[in-house]
Amino acid sequence: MLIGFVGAGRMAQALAQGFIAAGITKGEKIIASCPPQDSALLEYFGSMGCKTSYSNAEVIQRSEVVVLAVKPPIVPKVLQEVASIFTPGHLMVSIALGIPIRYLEQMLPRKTRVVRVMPNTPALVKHGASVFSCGSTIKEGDSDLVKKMLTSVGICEEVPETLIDAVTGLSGSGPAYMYIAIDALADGGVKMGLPRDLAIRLAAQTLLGAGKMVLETGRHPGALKDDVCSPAGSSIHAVQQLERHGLRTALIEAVQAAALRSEEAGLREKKS
Ligand SMILES: NC(=O)C1=CN([C@@H]2O[C@H](COP(=O)(O)OP(=O)(O)OC[C@H]3O[C@@H](n4cnc5c(N)ncnc54)[C@H](O)[C@@H]3O)[C@@H](O)[C@H]2O)C=CC1
Ligand SMILES: O=C(O)[C@@H]1CCC=N1
Repeated sequence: MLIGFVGAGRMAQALAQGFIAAGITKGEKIIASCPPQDSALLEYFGSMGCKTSYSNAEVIQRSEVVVLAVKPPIVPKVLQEVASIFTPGHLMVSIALGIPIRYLEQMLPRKTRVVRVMPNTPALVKHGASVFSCGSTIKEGDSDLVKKMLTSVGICEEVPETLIDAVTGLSGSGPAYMYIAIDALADGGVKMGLPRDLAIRLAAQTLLGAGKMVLETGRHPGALKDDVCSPAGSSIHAVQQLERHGLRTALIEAVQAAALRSEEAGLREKKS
C-alpha cells in the first residue's frame, strides 16, 4: 500500500513512524510533502527511508491512500491546488482539525472516497487512540483498511461524524493534558525529594499503568480509584486536595474547550 502524507508535521510523522514500526507498510512506500520552508520536516521522513517532495501533486499521484495532514486554514488552499488530481482510485484520509467530510467531498471530484480520522500522537509508539467516520462514496473494504491501519498503531473505532469534535477534545488533544499531569506529578515528587528523572519515569509509568488497568480489567475508574484509597491512608488525603482544586472540572472544561474549538475550526473553513 502506497501512503502519501500531504503535510509532514508532528501528526504525519507520528503516524508514518507508527505504521513502519507496526509493519503495516515500509518506509519506501511512504511519500510526504510540505513547502520548501519546512524542509527540515522532510528530512525526518527521509531518515525513515520515505520519499519526500515539495509537490503535493506528486504525493497524490504516487499514493493510494492520501493522508491530509495540514492545519485547517491550509486545507482549502491545498484542496484547490490538487483536487483535480484525485481519482476514484484514491482514498483520502483527512486528519485535519474540524474539517467536515461534507466540505472535503464538495471540494474533491465527485467520486473521491473520503474518510475523516481523529488520531493522536502516541500512534508513534503504537499506543494511539483514533476514531474515524466514512464519507458517502467509500467502497467496500475502505473502512476495514482504515481500521487496520489505525489499529496497528493503537486502538481505533468507527464513530458517527457528529462525535469527532468531542473525540478531538478528549483523545486528540488529550495527550497534551496528560503530559502536563506527568510534569506536575514529577514536580510534586521533586518537591518531596525525588531526583527529576526518577520522578518523571514514575509519573509516566503511573499514568500508563492506570490506563492499562481501566482498559484491561474493564472496571470503572471510580472503583479502581477506591482500591487505591485505603481508609485514613495517604491517597484519600491527596484525592481531597484534587477535588478542592477542581481537577475534575478542569479536565471536563479542557475537553469541552478543545471540542468547541474543533467545531469552530470546521465552521470557519466551510465559510472560506
Ligand atoms: N498534533 C496532533 O496531536 C494532532 C494533529 N491533528 C491535526 O493534524 C493536522 C496537522 O497537525 P500537526 O501535524 O500537528 O501540524 P504541524 O504544524 O506539525 O504540521 C503541518 C504540516 O503542514 C505543512 N504545510 C503547510 N502548508 C502546506 C501546504 N500548502 N502544502 C502541504 N503541506 C503544508 C507544514 O509544512 C507541516 O509539515 C492538523 O489539522 C491538526 O489539527 C490531529 C490529531 C492530533
Ligand atoms: O491542536 C490541534 O489542532 C490538534 C488537533 C488534536 C490535537 N492537536
